Amino acid sequence: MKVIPTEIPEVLIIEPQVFGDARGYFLETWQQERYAQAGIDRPFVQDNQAYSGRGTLRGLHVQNPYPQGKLVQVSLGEVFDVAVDIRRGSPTFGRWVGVFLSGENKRQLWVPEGFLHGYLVTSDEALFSYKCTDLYHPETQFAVRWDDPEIGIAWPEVGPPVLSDKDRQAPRLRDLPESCLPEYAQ
Ligand SMILES: Cc1cn([C@H]2C[C@H](O)[C@@H](COP(=O)(O)OP(=O)(O)O[C@H]3O[C@@H](C)C(=O)[C@@H](O)[C@H]3O)O2)c(=O)[nH]c1=O
Repeated sequence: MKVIPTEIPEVLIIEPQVFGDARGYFLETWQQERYAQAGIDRPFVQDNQAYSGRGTLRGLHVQNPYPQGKLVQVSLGEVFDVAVDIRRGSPTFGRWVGVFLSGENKRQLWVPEGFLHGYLVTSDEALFSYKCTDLYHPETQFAVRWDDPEIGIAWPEVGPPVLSDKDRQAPRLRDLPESCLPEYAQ
């Protein structure tokens, strides 16, 4: 597999090795030793899958406490996937990384603990799955608006996004109490 660094050192793009033949293809979506060597060495404790239609935007979400590192990928369709560093004291605080993930390119994004995460579906439909390093704790989950001007994510143009009520009402990052923000640990 190929590990591609991004502008935020802890955020990684992974390109698994794909074995194609007359039947289709095969790939390993996670393998403990190899991903640990790439720096993704926390144990995963939950796997999730979400199906969405074009223009659906889920996010931006984070849990604190119980921060979740997420290894995310798309099996069918395409999304623009985003990680935003909101770790208090981080040298890259407020910066974001955005990557197209698709059933075609089979790329994965490693979204570390302490990052906001969100994605926009840019195909007719998308099947999105991810592994998490902590369990879902809804009482500790926070949402930040997808179009927070201070974060300034350059989302692809697909028209007005389809949002959950929670995400539509989400505050800006600057309006969250500082105590909500995860700590930066070197
Ligand atoms: C995330 C999650 C949701 N649920 C339930 C709660 C709710 O009834 C339903 C839909 O939940 P949500 O609206 O929060 O789903 P969604 O907006 O897809 O939430 C996800 O968004 C992306 C961007 C992430 O990064 C994830 O960590 C998660 O926050 O599923 C679980 O049971 N377990 C889970 O781990």
